[in-house]
Amino acid sequence: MTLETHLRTAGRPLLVPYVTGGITADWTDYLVACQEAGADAIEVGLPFSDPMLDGVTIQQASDRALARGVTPESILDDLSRTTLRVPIIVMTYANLVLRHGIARLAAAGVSGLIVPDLPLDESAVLEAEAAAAGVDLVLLVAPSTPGDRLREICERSRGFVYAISVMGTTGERETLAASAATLAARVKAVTDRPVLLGFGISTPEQAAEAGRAGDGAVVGAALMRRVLDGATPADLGRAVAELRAALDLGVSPGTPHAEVSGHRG
Ligand SMILES: O=P(O)(O)OC[C@@H](O)[C@@H](O)c1c[nH]c2ccccc12
Repeated sequence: MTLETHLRTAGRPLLVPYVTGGITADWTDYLVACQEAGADAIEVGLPFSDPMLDGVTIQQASDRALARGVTPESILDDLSRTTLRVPIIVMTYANLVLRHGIARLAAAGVSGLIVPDLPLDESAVLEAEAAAAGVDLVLLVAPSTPGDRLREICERSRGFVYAISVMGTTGERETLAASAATLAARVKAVTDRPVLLGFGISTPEQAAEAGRAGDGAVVGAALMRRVLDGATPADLGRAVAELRAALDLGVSPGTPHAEVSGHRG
């Protein structure tokens, strides 16, 4: 099943936790924990020394993995040895994917790919390679993306459309930016592909909001901060389960009932 089919048939708001590949020796246990806690897919970051779109937390997670001596190869080997039901989406900067090639990802069982620094005008070759390898190449839109370009990205994206909720870098934020709902609505107006909001979604409340505005949330920094602070796979699973519960309810489990009315079922 392709990533897109998997997400389209999930029948619930989508939750995609992000895990930095190789962050600990037993890092694939975090993937299993995310799956068991209700993830619909998992984004795995290949650590990169110059991650221009990443805030401090994801950068620290990358540095931790690189300090352990991991490489894209070692991470893909680990993935090949791990059996998961949920699709794996690899996030990597253009430089690395150009060097290692998409066929290697497919061989490791990867079903989606995000290359955030790939300019749309240069992505046609990679889109063709990904399609040939059976990997969904997920394209990104941001609040600054003009309308005609947004429409083109939605047409060319596979798997889902990654909507960057706020201009800037990855990382936890106090509230979900107003730009998130506006962007999700712009995307939903031009495509029926799933739209996932990412960047700055840290709490169950914010995840529920992302599920109401779009089709779900990608959550990275809030989870990697816990891992950097020593969270075990079971601890991470509990955090993911809270996000899952909030998305399913359309609100945070702690929200008083009066605020529930009007939420999308
Ligand atoms: O960390 P946040 O703010 O929860 O956002 C998700 C994000 O970490 C993950 O999708 C991601 C990590 N690195 C990226 C680089 C570009 C785009 C997306 C990403």
